[in-house]
Amino acid sequence: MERLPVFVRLRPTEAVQAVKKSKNCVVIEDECEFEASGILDNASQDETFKVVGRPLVEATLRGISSTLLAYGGIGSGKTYSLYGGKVNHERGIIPRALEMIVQKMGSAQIQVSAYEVRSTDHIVDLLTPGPIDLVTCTVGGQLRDISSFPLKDGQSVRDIMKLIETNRTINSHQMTSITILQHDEAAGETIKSQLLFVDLASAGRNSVVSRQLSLLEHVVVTLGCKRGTRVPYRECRLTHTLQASLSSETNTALLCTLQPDKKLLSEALATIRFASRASKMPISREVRDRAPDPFLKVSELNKEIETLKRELSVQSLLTRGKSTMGIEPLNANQIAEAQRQVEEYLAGGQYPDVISNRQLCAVFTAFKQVLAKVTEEMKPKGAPTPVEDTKGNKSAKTSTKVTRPASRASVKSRLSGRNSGKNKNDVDDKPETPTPKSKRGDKGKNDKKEALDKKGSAIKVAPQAESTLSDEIEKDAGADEYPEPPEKQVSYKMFREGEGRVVVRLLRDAEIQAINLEKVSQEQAEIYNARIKVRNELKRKDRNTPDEVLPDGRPVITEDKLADILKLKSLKQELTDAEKKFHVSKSKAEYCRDQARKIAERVVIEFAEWEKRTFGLPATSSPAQE
Ligand SMILES: Nc1ncnc2c1ncn2[C@@H]1O[C@H](COP(=O)(O)OP(=O)(O)OP(=O)(O)O)[C@@H](O)[C@H]1O
Repeated sequence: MERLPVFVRLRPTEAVQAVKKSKNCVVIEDECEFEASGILDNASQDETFKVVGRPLVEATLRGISSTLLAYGGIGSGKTYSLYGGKVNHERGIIPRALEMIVQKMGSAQIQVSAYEVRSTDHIVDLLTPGPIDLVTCTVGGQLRDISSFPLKDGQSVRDIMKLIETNRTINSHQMTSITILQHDEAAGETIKSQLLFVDLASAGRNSVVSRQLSLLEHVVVTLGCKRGTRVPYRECRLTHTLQASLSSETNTALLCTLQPDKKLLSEALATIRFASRASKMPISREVRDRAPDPFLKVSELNKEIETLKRELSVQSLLTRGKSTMGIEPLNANQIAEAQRQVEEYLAGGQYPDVISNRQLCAVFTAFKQVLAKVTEEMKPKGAPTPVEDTKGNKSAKTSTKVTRPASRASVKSRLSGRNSGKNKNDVDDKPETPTPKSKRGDKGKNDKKEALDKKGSAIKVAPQAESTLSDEIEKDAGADEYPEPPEKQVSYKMFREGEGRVVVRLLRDAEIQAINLEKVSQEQAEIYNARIKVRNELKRKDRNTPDEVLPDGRPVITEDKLADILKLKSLKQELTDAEKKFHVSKSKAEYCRDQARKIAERVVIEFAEWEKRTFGLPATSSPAQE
């Protein structure tokens, strides 16, 4: 396992110096205090980038997430090294890194975000100023809803740098994060890598910053200890946000900036102490992070489209009569029209005109009826006729339907509308004399075939004089008696799997959505209650701790107490947020439950109508309602 590389940059000074460079050693008061990976003495911004920044950019472009931490005393040059000075050649490591990425990015997608952890322990977005929430996930603290800007060209580099420059504040730790998504053709996967620059506030700025930095030092020291030692990442937001970047699976480097002045010796010593402790931290230059597969993303988006479509149909269903979505049940005329179009198509015409799901169902039903009819007609007579229920199951029950036997040729001719072998002029309008079914033999069949063949040509010459296939189907249907109604549960199953499947599916989806949202609302309530508990404990602790006072009567605020006060302050905001989230999720769940109720009512109505149409029953309630 490799150890953290530490670079030391000495700020040029005219004053008497206590710190010097000797090869790769930082020499303080003539004694080698620390051996660094590189020392930048009197180095230009360009040189500093080449030594410190470029290797990290190159690693990130190879798919290895990398981090650069800048640590040092007040005015020692951290910000100057990372962001740069006022003129072009003084550009710091960050703008140079962004420029290098723009040059080399190819087809990769780059997003930049920036934020700062303030001494109040709040996290603020630097590109779209505003507070950001920190949530805990498996890899550490994750920032929720942080804004990110795409990196496209030199102009976007300048825009991003300007935004950061404008919004950052002193006394805060600033982070600039560059996320690179690139497709690895050979492996057929997307590689995600992140380059993070951390400009740590100076230790001497204030007591809270000092505390945050000593917690960071504690984390760094623990990381350098034996594997398995618990690392106290969650002691403050600074270390919590850096957890993923400091873990041994990233490629991290440290830049320590020093002012060599004799007068600032204690600051230099503190910086070198941090450098020396951090240099024991393990790092990895190999781990590559696989981003979610873009194809999976596409399938997720497709699922979302399906959900949105279903939501749209719910809307359409609920605004019955006002919508143009066409998910209303078709009326008798529309069904007849679908059947007419199917006949026309089978006779060599255009495809049926379908614009809605319901029409599609009607067209398929018409096809099914024609197919059933043809199959029926081709069956040898005398055999029991299987009856098909709406589910497609066949029983050996004899059909109550009045069947008209016909030969294959005659049926074909009827469907195609063509005269099978006969001349167009051989029209015979003479009505057929009906033959009793039981007495028909082969001769009767042939007679029938002939009669139907003639009928086929008659339709062509004088269609208005003859009944169409749809008329016959309708007539047949009219001749049917209503089938025996099955048990309510069975008929509902038929409805659910047939005509009612869309609305029943909508009901099921709406219920699932309502249950999920109710779960979310429950979780939000738990989060809120947990925060309340913490707040109450802090308040109780505060009440039970007697205030220390100075002899002149002024109260003393200890570091512990200050930390509690800050915690209470941030809890107050968290409580407001948690309460807001709870109310939002609760009203979403209620709305969804209400929608599900409305759809359930629609299911009841549609089932009753279907039952009435199918079995000639009076409208009743559905098992769904029961
Ligand atoms: N290597 C350097 N070469 C030239 N000027 C430098 C160098 N380092 C720092 N400076 C100058 O010193 C000043 C202070 O530096 P800088 O703002 O980077 O300090 P800092 O370490 O970020 O301190 P703080 O955290 O207190 O803001 C800047 O105005 C910068 O111009």
